[in-house]
This record gives sequence, structure tokens and C-alpha cells, in this order.
Amino acid sequence: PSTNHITSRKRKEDLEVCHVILGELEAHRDSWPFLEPVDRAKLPEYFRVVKKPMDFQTIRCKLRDGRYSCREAFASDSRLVFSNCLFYNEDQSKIGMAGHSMKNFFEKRWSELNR
Ligand SMILES: Cn1cc(C(=O)NCCN)ccc1=O
Repeated sequence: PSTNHITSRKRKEDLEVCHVILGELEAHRDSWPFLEPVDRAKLPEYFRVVKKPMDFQTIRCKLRDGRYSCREAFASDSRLVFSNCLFYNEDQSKIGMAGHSMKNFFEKRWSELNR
């Protein structure tokens, strides 16, 4: 029971950190390309090249449904949003620049909350 108690407290702390960061990502001025899944109807080729699409709405649903086992699983989905973006978009494009901005913001806040 004691180890389970620790893991459940740790898990609660992990989920809290994820909620804080996700809220900040969603509220960021440069979040607009990432708030919802890329539109399959508008960009069919996107789904041919990006094997694991991810976005903040999907992350929000997974967090709400308790589908993140730990904070690192949340971090890896967050990083997937940014790596997909920088793979598909030119660095100097509007969406590419938003991706760099959001990636830098995430990594800064992630390191601050995990210090
Ligand atoms: C992340 N990402 C988003 C879009 C997009 O069109 N988002 C909807 C903006 N309203 C296109 C390419 C891409 O990599």
C-alpha cells in the first residue's frame, strides 16, 4: 500500500504539472496552428507524410480521459506536436515560426516545473 500511495501522489502531482503547462500552451498567442487536429479535408497530403499527428485538443482529451500514465508521456505528445510542425513546415513560414516559438516556450516551462 505505501508504494501505491507514493505512486498515486506522484501521479497526481504529474497530472497537475500537465494541466498547468497545457493551459499555458493553449493560451499562448502562437498556439493557433496547434489547437485542433490538422484538417484532413484541407490537407490530405499532410497525413501521408506525418505518421503520428498530434495537437493540443487531442492532448487535452487524453489528459481528461486519464490516458497519460506520467508527465513524461504528456511531454512526448507535446514534443510530437512541435516535431511534426518543423518537419512539415519551412522554418520561416508563419506556422514554422509558431512551431519554434511554442517549442521554445514548452521546453522553458517544462524545465522550470521539473527543476
Ligand atoms: C500544425 N499545422 C497546422 C496547419 C493548419 O492549417 N492549422 C489550422 C490553422 N487554422 C497546417 C500545417 C501544420 O503543420
